[in-house]
Parts: sequence; structure tokens; C-alpha cells
Amino acid sequence: MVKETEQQKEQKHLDEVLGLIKKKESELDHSIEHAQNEAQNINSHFFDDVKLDYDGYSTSMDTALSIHQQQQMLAERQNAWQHSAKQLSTLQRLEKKPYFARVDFQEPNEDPETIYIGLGSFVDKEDHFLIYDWRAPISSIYYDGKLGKVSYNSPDGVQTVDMTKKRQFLIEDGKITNMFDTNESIGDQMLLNVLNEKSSTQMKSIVTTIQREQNKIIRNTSADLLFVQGAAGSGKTSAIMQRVAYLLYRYRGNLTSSDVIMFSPNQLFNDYVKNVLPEMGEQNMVQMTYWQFVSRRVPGMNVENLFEQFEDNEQNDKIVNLKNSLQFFNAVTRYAKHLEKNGLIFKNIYFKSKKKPFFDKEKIKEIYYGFNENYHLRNRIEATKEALINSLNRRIEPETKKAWVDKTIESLDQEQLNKLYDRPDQEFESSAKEEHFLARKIVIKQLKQVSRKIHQNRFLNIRAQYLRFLRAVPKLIDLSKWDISEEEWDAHIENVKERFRNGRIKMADISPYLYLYDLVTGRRTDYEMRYAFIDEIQDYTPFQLAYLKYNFPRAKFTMLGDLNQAIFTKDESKILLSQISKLFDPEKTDVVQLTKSYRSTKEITNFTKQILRQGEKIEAFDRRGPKPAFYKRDSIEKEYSALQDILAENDEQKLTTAIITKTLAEAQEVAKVLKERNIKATLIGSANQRLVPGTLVMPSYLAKGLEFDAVVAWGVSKENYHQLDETQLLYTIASRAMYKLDLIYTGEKSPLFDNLDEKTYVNK
Ligand SMILES: Nc1ncnc2c1ncn2[C@@H]1O[C@H](COP(=O)(O)OP(=O)(O)OP(=O)(O)O)[C@@H](O)[C@H]1O
Repeated sequence: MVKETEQQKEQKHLDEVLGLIKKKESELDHSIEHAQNEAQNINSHFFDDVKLDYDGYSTSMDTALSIHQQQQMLAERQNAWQHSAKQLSTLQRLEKKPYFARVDFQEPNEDPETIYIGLGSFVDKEDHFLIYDWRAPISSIYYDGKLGKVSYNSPDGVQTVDMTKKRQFLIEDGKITNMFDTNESIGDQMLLNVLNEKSSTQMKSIVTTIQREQNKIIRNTSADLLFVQGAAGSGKTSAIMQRVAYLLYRYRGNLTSSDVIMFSPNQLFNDYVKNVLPEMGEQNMVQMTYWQFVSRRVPGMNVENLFEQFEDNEQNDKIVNLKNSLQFFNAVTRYAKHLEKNGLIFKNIYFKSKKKPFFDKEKIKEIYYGFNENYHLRNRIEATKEALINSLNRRIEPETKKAWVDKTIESLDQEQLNKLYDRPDQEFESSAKEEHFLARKIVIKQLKQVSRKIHQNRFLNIRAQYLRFLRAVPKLIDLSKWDISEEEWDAHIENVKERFRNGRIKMADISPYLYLYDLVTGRRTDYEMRYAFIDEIQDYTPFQLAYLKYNFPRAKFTMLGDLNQAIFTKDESKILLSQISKLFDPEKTDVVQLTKSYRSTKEITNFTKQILRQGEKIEAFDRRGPKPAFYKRDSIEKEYSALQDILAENDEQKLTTAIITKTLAEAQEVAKVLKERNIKATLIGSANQRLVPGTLVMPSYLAKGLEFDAVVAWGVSKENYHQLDETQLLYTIASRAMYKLDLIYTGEKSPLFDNLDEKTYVNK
């Protein structure tokens, strides 16, 4: 019965805290109302209270000051109001579940202390913390250590305390439904409770059960590059979301969500994680895919998308490997440097006539290369633009004498004409002066097109420049080391050129293209961005990462990935880590490994890890479920019957199922057949769709980062998966399953399953 009385005591404490929260809420309600009224009041009496006095200098200074004071008062009230509103929203969140843990500890030479940890802080009148935010320095001991001596980073440096109790609570509607004392970092019991929940279309926060290793990632503030290699389902994405929340708290006042950018694998995934931060009371960071990041820079071009990239079998791997490498990045850098001396390609700028250029490209070239050698790319372009604008200004006058100007004036109706004057009653000494005035107005207006072209660097020919760079590559890089012949390279350039002609560009070209553009035009990179997160790093190329680093020179990077799940870069991802490390100071690089997988049952994790050639390191979490099952069928018809049976069974168990195929075409086919059979399933064929409850059908590359109660891996035959570099693909598909995994095929099973231990699956 001891436990019961303990629980009663805790319930009493909880009731007290809830009472105080309620009280504070009504106080805040009051003060918000008050502040609002007052602000309204100030607004309506604004000019009554301001001393309006326009005689003489000093009094008008008084007036200005008075206005300023009023404005400041208003701003203060508004601030107080916003502050209260924010506090209120924190309390409203706490009201549902004030805290989830209690820790007892003692600092050397101090009295023992008890603290409660929750989603936000709650302080009563006496500045006494009734609840500590999970991100507060002291809260770290809850996640980090076992009972006994434990250290944490405080604002005054590392502190060591003696932790004597760690208690976890499950609270529902103001009642403690369960509580346990634990000695583990976070008791498995609590974790099991959380993990047993069903999957949903939205990711959840893991605040209550952050694991020790994850806590390290979340609270790391020292590394310029934090690299996390983690098995599928080890909580990498969860950890990122918590980390963003942590950083926003730790640097509150100095860091806002717009200083943080996250690159995610696809739009579907963005949708999946979009509630995590708001639920923790924080705003979402800037989120985009790499494709969006590059595409928005080239509105006139069609950049190869996820689907094309995945389903493109024509590309020459050797050439793609070269273009994705750091060596290629360095080659662009060197090439651009050489453009400071010569080789930049210019375009004529036209105005009115297509026959004779307004600014001749030879002339522009002369200006550009006319500056002395201290001018680098950025100054050169800026000075060239300035010179062109000056020259443009000098050409206004001569242009007014041209015939087109008179014609234009004649063609204007009265209203259009009136608009040209500065004032309706504007007077002129003579009609010649008036005509000249109007002519100038017209010319200036029309020449705006030219000045716009100058500002937008339209006198450069970046496409031609990029092709010229490609032609120079054999001089910059030893192609034979990449096993590429000169003929292959030349043919490839023709290919790129042809694609340009159709307004298209491949993923392997867009980053070098933009990088070259940035260097040549001296585009300012984003110095404001403070943190950049890249999830699913294995799908990025070294070039892309180098380019991101170039774009966000002051940002600290957190890169997370599983080199075993490389879908786009396949085996190349293995060398990724060594390449990335070259971009950062090794002293400021931290690498963290997460080996425990939380997503799936032990049966599924133990099965999927065998698909990998080096999967031994992955540890399963002890949560049980059925063994994965293979369904070998001898006809497509029978495959569908099996699928139907599986879906019926999953439905009965209330499991959400995703049928994952290799390609989009297969997914479309499966969705079509299911529809014919009146089985409800949603095809996710593009990343712009929403995840919806119920059965889903999707191609492998859209399943990245997601999870489902049950997965059906469709068509896992030898015919479909036989290349070694498809291992990662199969692994990604299989590791999306939380509780149940079924694999269907006809003919022979994929040889990539050859090493499976028979005891880890069943045949059905
Ligand atoms: N500390 C934790 N407490 C509770 N649940 C956790 C914890 N860590 C991870 N999980 C759960 O495990 C699942 C997998 O997490 P997450 O998606 O973050 O993994 P991941 O490493 O990004 O996976 P992948 O690389 O396979 O996409 C999620 O359901 C997540 O909620």
C-alpha cells in the first residue's frame, strides 16, 4: 500500500499545481483584457495627449518627443500583452498535462530539492519554479543519468549533483493514471507505453521519453557540424525536432524560427512533421526540399524532379559521380577564379531594335575586363553594372531626339498624357520645353527595361558559361581517374546542351550551375541563417552539401542520416562522411551514432537488419509482434488475393497499412486493381499530396522518413530487386513497418534476401 499513498501524495501535489495554473490563467486573462483596453484607450486619445505645438523649433521637438513617448507606451502595452498571451498559451498546454517527471537531487552543501519537469515552465508569485521546462539546464539530468552522481551544463559551467529519485507520471485529465520510479535513463516501461501507440499521419513529440544518446544530439551547442548516423527508426527525425525546440528555448531572444532552416526529403515529410513544434509551443522553422531550394532560383527552367531522378535509368553513373563530387565543386571554384582574367561570356542588351544592340557585348566585355586586377568577381560585376547605369543615364538625352519618342507621345490619350506631368497645373516657358520634358519622361520610363536587365545580370550568358565550363573540365580534372573518356565527356556536353534548349536541367547539373552563377555574379549568401538541419543526408551528394555550406556560411549544421538507406546516391553514400568531414573543422565536428531502433518490433528489426551487409550493429527494442511473412504466389491474380487477405486482417486489427512498391507505375497499377475490387486505398503518387488515414499505396521514394503500423512490400521478386545497390531500397521499405510486415512476390524471391535466417520469418 506504500505505493498507493505515494500516488495519493503526488495526486495532491498535482491538484495543487493545477489549481495554481487555473488561478494564474484567470489573472492573465484579466491583465490581457486590461492591456487591450488600455491600448485602445491610448490609441483613441493619442492626439489628445500629444502636445501639438508647431511654433518654433524647440516646441516642435517637444511635440515629436511627446508622440514618441505615446508610441512607446503603446508598444510597451502591446509587448506586455503579447508576453501575457504567450504565457497563457503555455499554461493552457500545461493544464492538460502539467508535467511528466519528478527528480529529487541534492547539490553539494545545499538542501535536497525536488523538481517537476513539463512542456513549459510555470513560476508562481514568489519566483518559485513549480514546473521546469524540459529544456532548462537542470532538466537534463532526468534524461541523462542514472541515480547517483550526475552532471549537467548550467550557465555557470558543469554542475554535479546527487540524484536520489527519478519518477515518471502518466497523467490524463488531471489524474495520475500511473507512475513509476526508475533508475534507467528513461524507464523502458514508459517508453513501451509510448511506442505501443498506433501510427498516425502526424509525427509526435518524444519529450517525455528522450533517450540519453538522443539528449546528446538535442543539447549539443558546441559543434559546427553535428553528424548523426542512426539506424532506421532510431529517432533521428524526432531528435531534430526536439533539438530545434531546444535551441529556440536556449537562445530565446536571440534566435527565432526564421533563423533555422531544415532540408527534408520531400513535401510529404514536411507535412508529416509539421505539428511537432507547434505542439511544443514553438513555431515551425523554414522547411524545404533541396529541389525547392534550387528550383526557385531558376524559374524559367524545369529541374529534374524526384520521380524523374528515381526512374531515370539512362544516366551515365560515372559522369554523375564526378559531377556530384567535391572535386567537381572545387573545379567550379577554380574555373570561376580564372574568369577574373578572361573567358566570361556576355550578351547584348537590346532596346527597341533587335538589329542593333543598345549595349554591345564586346563593349560590356571591355568594361568588365577594364578594371585592374584587384577587382575580383563581385567587384567586377558591380563596377560593370555601375558603369552601364552611368552610360544609360548619359543616353537619355540623345534618345529623346529619336523618332519613336514623338510617335509615342502622339499615340497617348489625354489621360495617359496627364499622368506624365509632375503636377496638373505644371507650367513651361515654351512648348519646346514642354515637349522636351515629356520626351524625357517617356524615355526614362522605357529605359527602365534596360536598367532592370542590367540589375538582373541579363548581360551575362550563364547557360553558355556553364557549357564552356564543362568543356574546360578535362583541363581541370583528370577524367581518366573517373574512368571517363574524352569522347564520353563530349557526348555528355551535347546532352546537357540539348536539354538546355528544351528548358530542362538535371539534378546533377543544377547545383554546379547555380554555384557558378553565384560566384560570377557575386550573389550574397545568407549570413543570417544560424542553424541548418539536413535530414536523410545519405540522399545528398557531396557537391550539394558543399553548396549548402557555401550558401549558409555562418550556420551550424546538423546532418542526420542512415547510410544504409541511400535511395538516390546508392553506394556512393558510403564515402559521403569522409567527404563531408573535409568541409568542416575536425575539432568542431561531433559524430553521434544511434544504434537502437524504436520504430519497429523486435521481430521486424531483427529481420530487416539482415538485409544489410553490415546490419549487426542495429539493436532492437524489446517490443513484440508477429514475424514478417513472405507470400510467394504463382500468378499476379493470386498475389492480389493475398494482398486482399492481408488488408482484411490488418483492418480487423485496426492497423494502418502502406503498400509500398518500387516504382510509381507499380503503385498506380496496384491502386487501380484495388479500386476495381472495391477496396478503399489512397494512391500517394506525388509528394504534394497529404497523408490521409486508411490504406495507402506509394512508391518507395515517397515513403522516406514515414512509418506505418503495417507495411506490405509489393513485388519483392528477383526480377524487381536484383542489383546489390537496391539493398538500401528494400531496407528502407521494410523498415517503415512498426508492427507488421508482409512481403509479396511471384517467381523467385529477390536474392537480396538470401542471407536471411529462416527463423526470423514465416512463409504464408
Ligand atoms: N525517445 C523516444 N521515445 C519515444 N519514441 C521514440 C523515441 N525515439 C524514437 N521514437 C519513435 O520511433 C519512431 C522512429 O523515429 P524517427 O522517425 O525519428 O526515426 P528516424 O531515425 O528518423 O527513422 P528513419 O531514418 O527510418 O526515417 C517514431 O515513431 C518515434 O516517435
